[in-house]
Amino acid sequence: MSDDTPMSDSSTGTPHLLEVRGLRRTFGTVRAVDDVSFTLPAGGSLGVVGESGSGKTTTARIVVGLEQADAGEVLVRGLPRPGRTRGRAARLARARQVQMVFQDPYLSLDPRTPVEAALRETLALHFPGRDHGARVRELLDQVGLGARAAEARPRQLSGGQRQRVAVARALAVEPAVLVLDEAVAALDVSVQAQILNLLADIREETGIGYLFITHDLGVVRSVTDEIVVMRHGAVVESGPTQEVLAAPRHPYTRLLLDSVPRPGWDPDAIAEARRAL
Ligand SMILES: Nc1ncnc2c1ncn2[C@@H]1O[C@H](COP(=O)(O)OP(=O)(O)OP(=O)(O)O)[C@@H](O)[C@H]1O
Repeated sequence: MSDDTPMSDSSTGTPHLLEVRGLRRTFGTVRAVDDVSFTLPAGGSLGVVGESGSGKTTTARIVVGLEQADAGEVLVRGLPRPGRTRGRAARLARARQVQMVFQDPYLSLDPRTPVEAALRETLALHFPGRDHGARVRELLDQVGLGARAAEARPRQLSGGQRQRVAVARALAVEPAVLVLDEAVAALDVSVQAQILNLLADIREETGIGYLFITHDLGVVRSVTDEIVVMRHGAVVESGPTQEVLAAPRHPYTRLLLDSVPRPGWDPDAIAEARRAL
């Protein structure tokens, strides 16, 4: 196989849902993303973890297309994801490859548009000329929102409900991959758990792939199969989530694990270990 051949799932021969190869992005003198590669198989869930500033969000923004890479490429189902696209049809096709859910859904929702109307707008844009009533109900049902929430405007909803709306709107487009950037970080722990359960159910039902960007190893543990650990823009360790978390090989991963607050946690010892890295 040449270097240019998309990698595929060796068991089925089908291309990976998402493949990121050799991404690089520099801001001034900062190497925000430094030769990052990973793959996401069909229906898989991959966690990208690291501390603040490790390059997770820049990687996610490049995958989604909100940021340009200096080098490297992103493939969806084996096809290179186009850079800047011209024309409405190409832009919509590109949006259907990858959708993103942000930490603060409020910023991505139009405050004046009720939930149901927002979903109808998205569906009309992507699938014109159809009646979307049944699909809207299906989406609301899929994210566990009732009739009252459907008629509400975003500001009338709780943080968890808004995040459900953001997920429903992303799913409306039927994307191959959903990128979730700290998508549950702003929610209370119990609401976090509800949204994570919901996302797990949706993945099982639809076969959608997730790219979870998070600093929270608890989130990674509960919803990802594979993990990529980033530090200073580079991948320092990757592998099956359970294996990496149970027996981290890289000192930085060990440090991240030790930084998770728990009984006996000693911040001074962590700070000292960090200086020694
Ligand atoms: N638009 C930009 N201009 C200049 N520097 C940037 C820009 N975006 C990111 N950076 C820098 O690139 C590095 C990686 O940032 P990035 O946001 O990708 O990390 P992160 O791991 O997602 O952190 P956080 O969790 O805080 O968002 C940081 O040093 C950041 O300051």
